[in-house]
Amino acid sequence: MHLDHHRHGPAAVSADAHRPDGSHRALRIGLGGPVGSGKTATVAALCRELRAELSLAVVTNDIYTREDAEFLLREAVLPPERITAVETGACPHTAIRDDISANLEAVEDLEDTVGPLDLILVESGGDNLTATFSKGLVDAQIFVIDVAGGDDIPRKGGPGVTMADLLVVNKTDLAPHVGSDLARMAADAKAQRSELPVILQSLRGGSGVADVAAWVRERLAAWTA
Ligand SMILES: Nc1nc2c(ncn2[C@@H]2O[C@H](COP(=O)(O)OP(=O)(O)OP(=O)(O)O)[C@@H](O)[C@H]2O)c(=O)[nH]1
Repeated sequence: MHLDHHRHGPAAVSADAHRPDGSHRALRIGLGGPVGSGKTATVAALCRELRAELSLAVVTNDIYTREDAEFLLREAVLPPERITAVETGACPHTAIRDDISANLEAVEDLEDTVGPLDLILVESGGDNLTATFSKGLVDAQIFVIDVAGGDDIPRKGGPGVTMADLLVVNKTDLAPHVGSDLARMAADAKAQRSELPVILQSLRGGSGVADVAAWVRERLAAWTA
């Protein structure tokens, strides 16, 4: 098993910031998290927030389908040539952590065909709490959980919750309906993550997305500095 993340913790961007022709490559941000937590919806919201100011593209990962990419295409969050689907054919974490070749090919193809790009969002297929991205694939990662998945998830930890560069707790609008204690989730997340940021988000209610977009802008500023 590849344990890189566990040893080195979050941070910093990988060294190869340049393409073979010397130009600066796009910042790659991975979005992972349990099935149905709101990864695709977060990608869509980020595209809407950032597309006017940045050149961006998306790679989605599904096991046997292209459903996430098809959703993004239907929603027209970006022109179709900026959205690529990888069919993983196996556990989603394999394609983002162990054999990242299909995803690397997808991001490089996007840069070749629609580049230059500022940002590529790589969405993992829904997985469990242990799924994280290889640092050879992305420069930073966002882990998306949701309040309906149980308010004990932050307390349970796992590398996504504890080490991701940003933890998003999504669907806060559902908390009263599913009996989740948001304050407890936020406190548990903070205890697990020390100084690493946590954002509470409701895509239904429209809150938190601007903060996630601001975090992406900060990463990008650091990447291109
Ligand atoms: N109430 C509520 N529903 C949400 C929110 N965000 C996403 N959803 C809904 O949750 C469902 C799953 O969202 P997706 O974005 O498809 O989740 P995902 O993590 O990409 O799912 P997989 O790719 O299947 O793992 C959809 O029906 C969304 O409309 C939110 O903030 N509040």
